[in-house]
Amino acid sequence: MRHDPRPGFGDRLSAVFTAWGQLCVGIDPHAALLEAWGLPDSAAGAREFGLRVVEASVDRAGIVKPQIAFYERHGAAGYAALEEVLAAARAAGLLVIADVKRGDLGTSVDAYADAWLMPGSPLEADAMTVVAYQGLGSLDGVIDRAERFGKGLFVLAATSNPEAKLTQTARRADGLSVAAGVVADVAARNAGLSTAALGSVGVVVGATIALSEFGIGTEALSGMPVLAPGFGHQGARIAQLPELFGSEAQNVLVSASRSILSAGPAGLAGAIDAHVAEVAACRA
Ligand SMILES: O=C(O)c1cc(=O)[nH]c(=O)n1[C@@H]1O[C@H](COP(=O)(O)O)[C@@H](O)[C@H]1O
Repeated sequence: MRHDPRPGFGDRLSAVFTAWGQLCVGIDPHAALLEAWGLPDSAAGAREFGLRVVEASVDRAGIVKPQIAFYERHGAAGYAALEEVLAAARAAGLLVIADVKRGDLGTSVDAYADAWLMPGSPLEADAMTVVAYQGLGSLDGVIDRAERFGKGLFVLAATSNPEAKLTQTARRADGLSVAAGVVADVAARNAGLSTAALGSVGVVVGATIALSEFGIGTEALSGMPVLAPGFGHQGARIAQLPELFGSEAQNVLVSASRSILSAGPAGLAGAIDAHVAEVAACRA
């Protein structure tokens, strides 16, 4: 029998849902937001921005998702700033999803998992976003590491951007749409790996899309965490959560960045509270 003292990501996520609800606060220090917040468009500005979002999220929400591109655009200094933001968020007990959307093959993609998921890594997070364009099997080493380290993965399935539809609704050789195929492959991997109610490998499904148009029935999402960006700035309303995800709405991370961050540093806490309340209201 397998003995694993490290709680799986699915278990930790379930506990966070119970304690804090399903809101995931994006940390996206866009240049325009930095300016609106009165911060410089620099690594120092992105650091300050990230730390303020972390501070405002503590005791209000349970999950944050830094978008790594907004740190990477500042080069090595941006990465140093990001390390501080990640460490502060994790030290405060927030569940941290590194939005890195990484995908590659073999030992190269394994190295990304070491960077973002390995305990003690300078960039350690609790989960990362990944891309399975090369087939979910290309992520075998990443999935193994996630299980071993007690971490989570979110595999892009049906993304929130309108340009994605042409590719993600295309049919694979087995007849499933590309998006539905990713969901089916993830379900198969979770079944083989996890005994928890909620698996540690999840998917990304945009809240802006109609699942049926992508060939995905809501029941296909059963038992897996679903990271759903697209609420707020991209047009989806939180009140639509039940209609979008049906009985699987309980496993959805309601992800919002600009609709919270545009409140500015003074309005940030209130915006997080309002989003948390809105999610809770439609789950009641
Ligand atoms: O993986 C993601 O988080 C993601 C997937 C997706 O399909 N669409 C999407 O917008 N995102 C990310 O979610 C965030 C959305 O930000 P807002 O539109 O400002 O709420 C950005 O960091 C995006 O990179």
